[in-house]
Amino acid sequence: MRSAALRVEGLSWAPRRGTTVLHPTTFDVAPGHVLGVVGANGAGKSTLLRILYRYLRPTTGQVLLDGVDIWAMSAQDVARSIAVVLQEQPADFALTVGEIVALGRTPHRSGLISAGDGDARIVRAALARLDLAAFANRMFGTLSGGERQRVMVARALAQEPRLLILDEPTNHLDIRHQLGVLNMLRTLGPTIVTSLHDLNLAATYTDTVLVLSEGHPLACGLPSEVLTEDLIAQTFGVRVQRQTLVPSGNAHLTFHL
Ligand SMILES: Nc1ncnc2c1ncn2[C@@H]1O[C@H](COP(=O)(O)OP(=O)(O)OP(=O)(O)O)[C@@H](O)[C@H]1O
Repeated sequence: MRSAALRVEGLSWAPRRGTTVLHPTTFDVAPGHVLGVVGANGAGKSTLLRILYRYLRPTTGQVLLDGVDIWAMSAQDVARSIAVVLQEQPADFALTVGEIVALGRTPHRSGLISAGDGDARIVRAALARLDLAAFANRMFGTLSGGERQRVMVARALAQEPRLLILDEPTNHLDIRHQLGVLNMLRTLGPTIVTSLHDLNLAATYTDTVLVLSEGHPLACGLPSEVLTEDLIAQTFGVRVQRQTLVPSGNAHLTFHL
């Protein structure tokens, strides 16, 4: 899968009337890398993501995908390049799982030409990757929350984006699927920006972590450098103990009030 270099330059956002929600934020994500955005409730994570998938126009600053401002791209080019998976999924789609995942191919079609063999193959592969092959003919509305979330990740993969934006991709998933989805996403190739509430998942599965606090970028860097006991205590208002696990060497954080 293709992946884009993402550069975010001086990005800020404020509603027309009201105080600034996101203060100027700058960072780079290398092609194929995973950026985790963490922060307490209301820190500005979803707002940042909404700007990255061009739902909100920034008040200041730019989002550059392989050097091109996303607001200078056509709507179709954006749809081909950027996929998004949000927390809340509508439950009332009158479509099967297979049909929803096939919607991911829409931006790649010209006119109303029906899906070719290539599209069908991509859809089957996306279903298989998310453990959903047996669900292809089920109505979406009959699925559990976690199954629905996996369908939305499969649809985003079928889109073959250069940039994949995920807002809390694991909040409905059981532990096996949390680890499975994050592991799989890392190996697939697109550049990924994901918000994560679970700091242990952020420590293990991201290349870079951005910490937001009340709309301010507090730190951005390697998880091992950013997710320190002091910074977590300051940002989340909890006491933290950090251990290094043997043999993986991964960090493990334990929290206390
Ligand atoms: N359109 C808007 N107008 C005014 N305030 C807004 C608007 N959108 C978001 N906000 C405010 O900006 C702040 C950040 O919201 P945002 O949804 O980005 O936070 P978040 O970090 O994703 O939070 P959570 O972890 O609770 O999902 C919140 O205080 C929210 O109420």
